Amino acid sequence: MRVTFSLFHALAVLNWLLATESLIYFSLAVLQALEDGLKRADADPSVKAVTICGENGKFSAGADIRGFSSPNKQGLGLGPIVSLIERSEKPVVAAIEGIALGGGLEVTLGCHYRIAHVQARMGLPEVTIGLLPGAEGTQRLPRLIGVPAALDIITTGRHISASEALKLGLVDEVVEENTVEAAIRLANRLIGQPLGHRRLSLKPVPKLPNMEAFLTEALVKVKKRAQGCLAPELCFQAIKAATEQPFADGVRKERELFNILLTSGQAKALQYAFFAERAVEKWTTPSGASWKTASPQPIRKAAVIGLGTMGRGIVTSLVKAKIPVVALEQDLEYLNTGRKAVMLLLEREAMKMEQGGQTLDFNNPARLQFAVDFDVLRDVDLVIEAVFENMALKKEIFNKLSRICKPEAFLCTNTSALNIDEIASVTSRPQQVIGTHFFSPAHVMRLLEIIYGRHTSPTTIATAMQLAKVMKKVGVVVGNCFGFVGNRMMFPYVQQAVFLLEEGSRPEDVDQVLEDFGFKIGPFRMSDLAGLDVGWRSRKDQGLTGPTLAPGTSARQRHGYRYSPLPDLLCEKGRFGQKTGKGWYQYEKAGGRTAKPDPWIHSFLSEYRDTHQIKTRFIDQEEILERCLFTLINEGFDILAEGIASGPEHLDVVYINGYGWPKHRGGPMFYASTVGLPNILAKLQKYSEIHPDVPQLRPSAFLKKLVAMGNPPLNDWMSYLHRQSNKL
Ligand SMILES: CCCCCCCCCCCCC[C@H](O)CC(=O)SCCNC(=O)CCNC(=O)[C@H](O)C(C)(C)COP(=O)(O)OP(=O)(O)OC[C@H]1O[C@@H](n2cnc3c(N)ncnc32)[C@H](O)[C@@H]1OP(=O)(O)O
Repeated sequence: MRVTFSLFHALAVLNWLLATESLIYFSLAVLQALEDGLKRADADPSVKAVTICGENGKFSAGADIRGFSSPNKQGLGLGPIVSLIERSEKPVVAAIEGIALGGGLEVTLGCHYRIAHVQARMGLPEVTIGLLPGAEGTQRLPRLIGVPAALDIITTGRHISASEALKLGLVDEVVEENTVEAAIRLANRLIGQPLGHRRLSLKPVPKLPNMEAFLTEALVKVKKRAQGCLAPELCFQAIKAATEQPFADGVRKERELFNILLTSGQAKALQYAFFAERAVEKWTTPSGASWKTASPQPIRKAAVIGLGTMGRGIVTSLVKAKIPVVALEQDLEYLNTGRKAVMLLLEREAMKMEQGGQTLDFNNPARLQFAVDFDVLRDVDLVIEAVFENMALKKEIFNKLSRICKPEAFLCTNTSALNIDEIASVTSRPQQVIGTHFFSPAHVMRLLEIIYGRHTSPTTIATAMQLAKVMKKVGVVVGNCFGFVGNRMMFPYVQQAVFLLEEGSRPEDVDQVLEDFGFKIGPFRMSDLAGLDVGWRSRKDQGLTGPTLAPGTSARQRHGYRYSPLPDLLCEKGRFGQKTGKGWYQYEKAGGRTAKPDPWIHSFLSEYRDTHQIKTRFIDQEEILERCLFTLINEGFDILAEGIASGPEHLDVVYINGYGWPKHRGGPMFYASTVGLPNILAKLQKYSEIHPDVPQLRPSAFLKKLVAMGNPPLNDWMSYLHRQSNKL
């Protein structure tokens, strides 16, 4: 960041480069330089006005997030610097280019005037990392733009465009040309003009006729959206203080609330999640392929095969990413149904985008084309197959693609569990075959699991990762195994949930515990939403149920291990979930969305227990939580040990972005580190002794090893993978 002094006499400009580092966020050095520069400007009578700008076209991304977990808490001295700016007797103008976020935007609120470049983005995203704007931003912003707008910006952390900032009165001017020069011109015009009315700390918060009622209603909304996350509510409290107390008292309140958040585990978890999401971009594979050396190929045109729920969402994502796309179905009837559904999704997306001042062009055949003939795929750069989850069908399609598509084209499969190598084996280009596992609804969910096979080339991985980025998704590169990372960890979680029903719980009990933990939706509500028939089909394919099951197989055992036929029995009764109006819950009608506990299920479970002579017992919340979460985490340790994912952050990013894991708990592996690995191990050992026929409860060897090595911090886990432990 630079402080530029305008010299009155010659109207010349002296650029004193104060920051030695060109970081986009505040380091201690930048803060010190800013403070020194301001003091020098104040003391120098030849300096008549000041402008503050960023380096390399970026104003600032705020405080260094890593500093919040370091002992000398960098950035904490920012509030007094903002006050220092505001008190200046010389006009100070902020020149906002690129981004002004968090503490960066708070610095501009101390300035007397703000000019933004038309492409600049602004925001106070502290809430997203578990904090609140702690450099007096919660007190100045409502004074500048009013309580409703400030509340929206601070409690959501959303970025706003320069044009919205101008409408809100957050900036005084938006320019298309050189922002710094425009700011210097303005600074020079302001010399000698009164500044009192521009000091936000001296202004009252604009009144609302019904402030109290407004705040009461707003708090309800903020809490509902927060889903157990503390920061939005404390942001609210800080803004409320601005409406009730003088500026100085409001600032004290802001500091007190900031400190509560800073020392809460949630801020630590959310900041971990911020860096985890960036860490997974730097992918590597066990064979040494890496983001550093692999280059993505351009995707100028893509195709999607299959316009079921997933295919429709994928097409929508590609259109939104401005990648021309061909959507293919097996016949005209399916194509027309699919086309209608895609157009509906796109219309909705276009409407949403219009509200944010953007447009979506999808009525142009060069952008989106529908077809039934594979021949149209000859010129595409990448195909995403999104048909029914059936190996034979996928192989047939890949074989055809391999013959029709140009040799350089990449072939992706949207399978959620099937073997990538087997699919690739029917093509003549296994190095260009990769799994791209989208999550439903595919145009909304941010996760894209990217699965490399034995022969997948680094270029193919890099291209899939680039595609994720262009579609504004988080790509996570993982190895090939049944269920990959996400679903593989999900199986034991869901399995435990069903076992708990056998032993005495009700679906709503289990869901409630996991929703209270912070999951957006519990396992039974989720299963009803996804459709119970999906898992049933897969279990039939695996020979676990259905006509291929060997006669005489025990109802509750498969291959010598515990098995619950409950989901199969529900499917046999046509209870597929929301789509049939009945599943683990009952719904108002087929396709209904409001889940109501179903007395039928309660008596069905009771009869089931009688039939199998299972004594119903009361199961407390702790056991529900531990059995579901610890088996999921246990599987995570096996995944790490097998090299399927290159670090615990990968598993956490998958769970936060694809499975509704509460972000303020940092993902399952981060959560495990906060619970303490010895505690997890002890509980798994206990449950495993009670249920010796459930292998998923047996502690992973890697978990045992980490405990034996003294429960090292999560960042160090992977370094213990191949180390010898003599304590085992
Ligand atoms: C002991 C108690 C005492 C109590 C006293 C109370 C007094 C309190 C006073 C506190 C003062 C607080 C001041 C302020 O309110 C707090 C803050 O400012 S918090 C920070 C807010 N800012 C953000 O959250 C922005 C985060 N960054 C982003 O959103 C994006 O990075 C971006 C800026 C939009 C850029 O996006 P991209 O172009 O996609 O690039 P990347 O995301 O990949 O980022 C590139 C690179 O930079 C790293 N990075 C970005 N921002 C920060 C940051 N703020 N801190 C640290 N690092 C950052 C990012 O990780 C990437 O690094 P890489 O992965 O490549 O190594």
